[in-house]
Amino acid sequence: MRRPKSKHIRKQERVSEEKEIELLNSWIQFQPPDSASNPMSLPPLPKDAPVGRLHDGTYSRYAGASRFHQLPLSSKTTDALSEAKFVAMTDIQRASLPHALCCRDILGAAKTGSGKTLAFIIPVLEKLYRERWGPEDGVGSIIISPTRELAGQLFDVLKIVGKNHNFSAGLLIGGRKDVDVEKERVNELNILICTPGRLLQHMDETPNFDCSQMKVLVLDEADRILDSGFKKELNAIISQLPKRRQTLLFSATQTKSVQDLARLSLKDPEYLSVHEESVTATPTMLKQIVMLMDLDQKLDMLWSFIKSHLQSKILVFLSSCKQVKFVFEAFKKLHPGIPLKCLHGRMKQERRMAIYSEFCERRSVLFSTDVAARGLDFNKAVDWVVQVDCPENVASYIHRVGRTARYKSCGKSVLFLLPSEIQMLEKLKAAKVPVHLSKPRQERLQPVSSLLASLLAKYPDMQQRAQRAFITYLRSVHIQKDKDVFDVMKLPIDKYSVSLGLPMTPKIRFLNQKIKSKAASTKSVLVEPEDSNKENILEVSGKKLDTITVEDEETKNDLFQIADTANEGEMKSSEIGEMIPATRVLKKKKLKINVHRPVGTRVVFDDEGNTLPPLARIADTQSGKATMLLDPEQKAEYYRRMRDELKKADKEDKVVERQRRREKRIKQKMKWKAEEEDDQDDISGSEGDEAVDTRRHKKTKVYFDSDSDEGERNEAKGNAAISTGTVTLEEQEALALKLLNSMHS
Ligand SMILES: Nc1ncnc2c1ncn2[C@@H]1O[C@H](COP(=O)(O)OP(=O)(O)OP(=O)(O)O)[C@@H](O)[C@H]1O
Repeated sequence: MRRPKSKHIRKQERVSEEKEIELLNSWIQFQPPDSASNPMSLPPLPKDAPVGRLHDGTYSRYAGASRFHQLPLSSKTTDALSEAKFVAMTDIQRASLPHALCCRDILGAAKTGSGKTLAFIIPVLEKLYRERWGPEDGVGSIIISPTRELAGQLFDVLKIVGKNHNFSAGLLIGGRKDVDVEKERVNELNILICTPGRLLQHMDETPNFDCSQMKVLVLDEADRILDSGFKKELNAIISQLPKRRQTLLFSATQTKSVQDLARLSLKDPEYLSVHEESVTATPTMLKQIVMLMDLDQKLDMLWSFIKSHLQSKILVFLSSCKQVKFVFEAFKKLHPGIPLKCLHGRMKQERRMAIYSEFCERRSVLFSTDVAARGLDFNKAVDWVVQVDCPENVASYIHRVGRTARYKSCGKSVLFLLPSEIQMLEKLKAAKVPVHLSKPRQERLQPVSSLLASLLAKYPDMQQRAQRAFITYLRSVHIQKDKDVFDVMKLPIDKYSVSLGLPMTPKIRFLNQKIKSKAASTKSVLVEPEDSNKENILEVSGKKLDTITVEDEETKNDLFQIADTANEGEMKSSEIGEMIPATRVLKKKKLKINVHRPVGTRVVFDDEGNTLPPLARIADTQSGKATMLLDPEQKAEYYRRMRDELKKADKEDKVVERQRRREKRIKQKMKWKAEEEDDQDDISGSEGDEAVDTRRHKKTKVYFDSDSDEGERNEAKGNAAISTGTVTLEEQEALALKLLNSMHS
């Protein structure tokens, strides 16, 4: 146990801190970098140049510093940095730290894995230190991250760099059970690292929660936090923060939207995009492959890829939680020979954190949604990033592949691209993302569909998982905004269903309308544009794509075949055929056979052996006088009565039947709606899990989002629709009774 410091020592420390702060303030003010300048353009200070206050009473220049010790930083920070072996600064640190230290707002953009975290953690610590912030001052800085795992990672970095400071810090993220403990302590914390949802929860619920004096706001992955997924939460948060503050925004794909920045009321922000001039938008040590294949080949390819990279650490991205669950469960049952893990927004927080740490430590395959796409710095390098499903845009691609080749290490990535998504190549190229184009080596593929089919036959729950995966994938394509790239009508739906091992193509309700309207124009769509595709399927918009050929041995022996300009044109016509939009063959609806229906008609004979109409027998048994049938008048009267009775019964039956059908319809609609909401959450929930939480809670009324009330109202409305739109419970019971009676009679 550490002994408490004596009063005398504490006083000494305070005096020396005060002196240091005075020196730091003078140093910072002495020669601040020019506004709108990039310190990277200045000649770097020599390694052994004198720093701090110089003999002549002036101070050394810190704009243009290339090492941490050349910056006006407290000894507490510099000591921790050098202990953690952070000596030389990365480009974004060199560019932004001098501006950030003199309290300017920053919009920092730099490639993935280039050290942006330290570029905002250091200014936060230094600002609070120079302000002499103490426990009694409450919240001094808020750092917001879009995902819980990333928030956890930032917290770890803060603990390393801030270990000599006396600030208290807290990690406030959703999914943790100890929210009440948090509420008791949150007012004592100086630095909050949080996800938007949890921060807002504290703002709304924690008594006396006060951030009105806070000094520095940081948005990591700023473009993501500023996008529509977090809009409501962020606006609510910003409205409770003081206008006079320093704001630092960082991302590998920075927002330049004036509207976004206006929301944050930035003051003359310094825009520091250090890799804007760079030839590529992705790390130089990253080798990127795009593999063209059909939708039904994806799982074969993924399986073969895993089987042939058993010694690697592989991160696999899929577009929805349900796909992640299905592929993970199915592959796990097939025992590929490497540990498999999965990560998605629907998992319990403890499990998520455990998976994240395990993947940091061991070689394995991690199947994930976009929840792992941004910011995560897996401890031991990820060897491969595999994007099984096309990312929603170029920014998303850049963040996903950025999980490998971090800082100075190498990495590889492969994107499985459908012929219908070929426009993505053009977009990557326009965004300076260099990719090597390739095709699967058919002879090396290990088909997995038949294995999946027997798995699905053996485990009925797997069949359901596969169906949900199938539907959510199609829905994810359907709802994508970029229609140049994503067109669900171009997908070979039936083939895809078979590739998942499904015995038949599940119904896709949201596509029915589309298919119907498409059916009208099918002919024109199905007519193959004769020459255009055959000539060169890799030509997009009449312009040939620049592709790079890879020559290294490893890739040559791999599952890929790098397409060079010569064999691009040699793609077989069968492959070209796959590019033609497929339409779904609508199956004929099976007739329903009522097993309770009487099998034949009973034939009744009279005493002479003549056949009588069926009713004659009934009339006979009911009246007890067979002779009655012989009287034509009585017979007519009898038939009239019977007709009336039947008509009446028929009318009643119709009411009951109508009612039954209406109820069924309502039930079905509610089920579809629930499923739709479920799928929607599943897809859009992949990246910003905090935003998903809010949506998901709509269904079950949760406190912190203003949406939740709305959700409750909606739920109540839903119930009201059942009771007012149709009949009351008593009426329903009476009708059911009638229905039963009529069945028995
Ligand atoms: N000055 C430095 N010296 C040595 N290593 C560094 C330095 N700065 C950062 N790193 C290391 O580089 C790696 C990537 O840093 P960081 O996670 O901050 O990248 P990033 O730019 O935030 O990436 P992303 O855009 O993916 O969020 C980390 O492992 C970090 O420890």
